[in-house]
Amino acid sequence: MEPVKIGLLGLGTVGGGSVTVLTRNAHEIARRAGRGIRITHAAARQYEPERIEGIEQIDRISDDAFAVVDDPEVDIVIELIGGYSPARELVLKAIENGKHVVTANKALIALHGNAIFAAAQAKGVMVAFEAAVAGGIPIIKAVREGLAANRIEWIAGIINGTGNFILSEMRDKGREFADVLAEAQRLGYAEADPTFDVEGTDAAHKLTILGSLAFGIPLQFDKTFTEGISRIEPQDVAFAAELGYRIKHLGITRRAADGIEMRVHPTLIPHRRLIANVDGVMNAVLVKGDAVGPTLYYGAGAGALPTASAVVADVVDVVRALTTDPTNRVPHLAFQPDELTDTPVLPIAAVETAYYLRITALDRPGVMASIAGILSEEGISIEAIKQKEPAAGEMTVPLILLTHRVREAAMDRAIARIQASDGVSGEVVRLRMETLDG
Ligand SMILES: NC(=O)C1=CN([C@@H]2O[C@H](COP(=O)(O)OP(=O)(O)OC[C@H]3O[C@@H](n4cnc5c(N)ncnc54)[C@H](O)[C@@H]3O)[C@@H](O)[C@H]2O)C=CC1
Ligand SMILES: N[C@@H](CC=O)C(=O)O
Ligand code: NA
Repeated sequence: MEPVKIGLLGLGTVGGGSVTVLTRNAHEIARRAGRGIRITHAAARQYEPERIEGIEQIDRISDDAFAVVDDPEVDIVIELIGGYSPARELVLKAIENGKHVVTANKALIALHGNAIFAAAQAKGVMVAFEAAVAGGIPIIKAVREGLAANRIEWIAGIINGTGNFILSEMRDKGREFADVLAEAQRLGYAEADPTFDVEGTDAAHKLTILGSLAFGIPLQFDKTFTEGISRIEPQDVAFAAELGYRIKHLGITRRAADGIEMRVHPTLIPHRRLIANVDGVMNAVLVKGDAVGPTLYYGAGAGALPTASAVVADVVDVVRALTTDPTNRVPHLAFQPDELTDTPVLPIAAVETAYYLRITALDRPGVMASIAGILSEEGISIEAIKQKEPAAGEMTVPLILLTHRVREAAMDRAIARIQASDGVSGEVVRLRMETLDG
């Protein structure tokens, strides 16, 4: 089948990231979507081709965004230029031309989404905007699909990566506000107008969208209370910490008895809460549904590849929905049935992990050296050792070892040899250890 043809508007942080993800993962994405996906036409006023992996795959690039939305070859338009205008006109034109739209533009959706969705519905095309809220976290899909059975009670989230990055760096490293903001801009996290990040406008755009998704109300950005982080003083961060709280910039929307709360402001949160420990550019969104209870979603809220991850996932959704064969529209196992592969599942002996070992050793010289010798012969390196004092009247001591990563088969051999050795009594206790730091 012919690949789906994409028209891409904008080749900056997110546009460039989307080209890269579509290129790097082209095969995997096609296996999921059921069709190849190709960017045939792109427009950007400015871009740095040497910094965009995969840019050479695009057939045509100009600075004329309207030429892309008017291109009869294009099936899906991805809008990543940002701002209200001409993004609004471009998206409406794309819809009028019968094209599906994917956008990361929360400002556009929060202010003009009602009109855009009405136009899309009239024309029978899709508008997807997962990247517009909390970057790479699939929060829109979680609320709209995953929690569809619930009456949502409230949503509270850290939904601006730049602001959270600034607050974290100031608190942890004592850095200056302006210096951290400049770094967030260099890293591509900040909005074109960074006052949107620090004054809470960007978070309010996102909260407006979440409020509509949660409570089924039209988008109403102008009713969202908005207070930024620029007036948080270091002394308040310190006083809050003394009282057991962290200050986080939260967007909160809640169903109250007489209406819906919509508010963005710095908020004290008990420091033991998971969300109080979400730092840097990471975002986290807590959603409380009446049936499911509280659920938490965490991930990168800004940046080229994390945001592109959400953009491209939306494209895959649209491509699946375009599939005319209803039995193959949404694959049960995420990949299209005829795209499943027989990559082998590894037996546990072939798995690599680190280990905690507790060895019951006789309290006499040479035992530790012999254990270390066995581990070394099996290619296992030790990260830490702890030897406890023997309890009164006991002949044995617990010996605790942490190892670096090694194949389970080597550890099986080492444990068998350790258990058979003279100075060791009983079974070696083995727990597997993962740092889960990516
Ligand atoms: N940077 C991030 O981490 C995230 C950004 N977003 C949103 O994604 C969108 C894009 O943001 P970035 O990639 O950061 O912006 P950017 O400033 O890095 O890139 C914008 C691109 O659009 C082009 N452009 C602007 N106006 C144009 C016009 N009229 N015609 C043709 N090209 C035009 C620019 O030349 C540039 O290539 C925005 O709506 C932003 O809010 C959403 C989530 C995260
Ligand atoms: N400027 C935004 C980008 C993502 O939405 C942020 O910092 O969160
Ligand atoms: Na998202």
